[in-house]
Amino acid sequence: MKPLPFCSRTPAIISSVTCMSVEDVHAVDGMWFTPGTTSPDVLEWRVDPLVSALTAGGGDLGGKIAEVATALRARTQLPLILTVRSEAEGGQCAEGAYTSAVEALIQCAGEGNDSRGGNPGATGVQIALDVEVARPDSRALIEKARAQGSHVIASFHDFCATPPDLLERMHAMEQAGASVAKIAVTPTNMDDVLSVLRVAHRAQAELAIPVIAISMGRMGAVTRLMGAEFGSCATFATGPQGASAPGQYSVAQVRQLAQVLKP
Ligand SMILES: O=C1C[C@@](O)(C(=O)O)C[C@@H](O)[C@@H]1O
Repeated sequence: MKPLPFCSRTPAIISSVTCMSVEDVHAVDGMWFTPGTTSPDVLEWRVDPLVSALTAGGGDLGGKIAEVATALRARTQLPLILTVRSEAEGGQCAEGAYTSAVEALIQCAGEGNDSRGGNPGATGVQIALDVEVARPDSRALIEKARAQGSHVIASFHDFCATPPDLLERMHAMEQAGASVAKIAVTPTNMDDVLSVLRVAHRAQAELAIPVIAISMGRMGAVTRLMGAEFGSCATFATGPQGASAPGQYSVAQVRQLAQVLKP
């Protein structure tokens, strides 16, 4: 499977498209899709704001998502991450709709990637998926996505606190078959921020897969700029609709600092 363009030291910069309607997705300024100093290295399409609208009236959710994803891929060469974020983890996908929405993403990504080897299909644009691991069926979802040739970014979010077992959670992500392990949590003090940096550093040394560790909000914002120094392979910056989570900087700001810190 072609590796995702994530490496250590110079972080991959990911921006999220968080549109509330399909029309708005199609209307996103093309500059976000073209490599440059103010555009990201990887795009994340946050599908969750659209799940209820796309599900209304029935029909094939996977097909509807694929239609939009195909249009996005026609406009870019950047890798694309498809994400459904549940309400429980700070997104807009209702609890009961999460599994079927991720199944739809798996179908869409499987059709888009070359099923023979998980490499980008005809468009050359690779599709990866985000799967939340804090749910009973996450292992099955990850296995299914991997079997269909898609990379999976396993994720865990906490918008209230920084739990003490983050390293164990990241090991569990690897054991579940993820291609990348990601945590994004909320600090209540600077020790929590340090814990996230320490977890990034340990996880990068102990896991065989790339890791992303983010401390959200103003207090944790330093982890978005300097996380790569501690082992994070990527960072999220603001996208066309602004921040997809608290504490994000613009792509230009992150790129500038990465340039300053470049080994
Ligand atoms: O998992 C993440 C990380 C994130 O929550 C952040 O804190 O930047 C932003 C989300 O869009 C993305 O899916």
